[in-house]
Amino acid sequence: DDSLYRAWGGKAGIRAVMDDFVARLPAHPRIGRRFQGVDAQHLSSQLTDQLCELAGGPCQYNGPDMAAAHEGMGLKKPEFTALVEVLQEAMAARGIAFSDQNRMLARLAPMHRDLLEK
Ligand code: HEM
Repeated sequence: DDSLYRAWGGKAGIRAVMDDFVARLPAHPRIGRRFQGVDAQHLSSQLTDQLCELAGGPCQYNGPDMAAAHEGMGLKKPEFTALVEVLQEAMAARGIAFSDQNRMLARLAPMHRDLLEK
């Protein structure tokens, strides 16, 4: 079922949201420091593949799994919440319908188990 993929405007639509999202992160008061010096183009590209796959699109995420990608960061739940808020800003700015925002967030939410500090 690729209905969520299509609702987001395909891969180009997802990439536009991810570019916006990644550009916002370094300025965030609480989690911005995490993204200082991070390669924004790489991160946006990896996130695009990941969300495209999650949305049922014809993509495959080939990067490290979520535990490995965030290993050693010691991430806590409030940081996850802050990141989701930034994503909500980017989705709204790019005109993703609220219901389609929430369908994507529901697919991302379970990942907190893998990437937060145990
Ligand atoms: C649903 C939540 C999240 C998803 C889907 C996600 C996904 C990803 C992906 C796909 C990468 C790229 C991995 C690679 O190619 O090397 C990445 C890297 C990264 N993530 Fe996350 N992430 C999430 C939450 C967070 C949170 C809460 C933080 C911190 C507040 C965070 C901080 C980072 C940083 C700093 C990098 C870059 C590491 C580097 O390149 O040096 N992530 N994330």
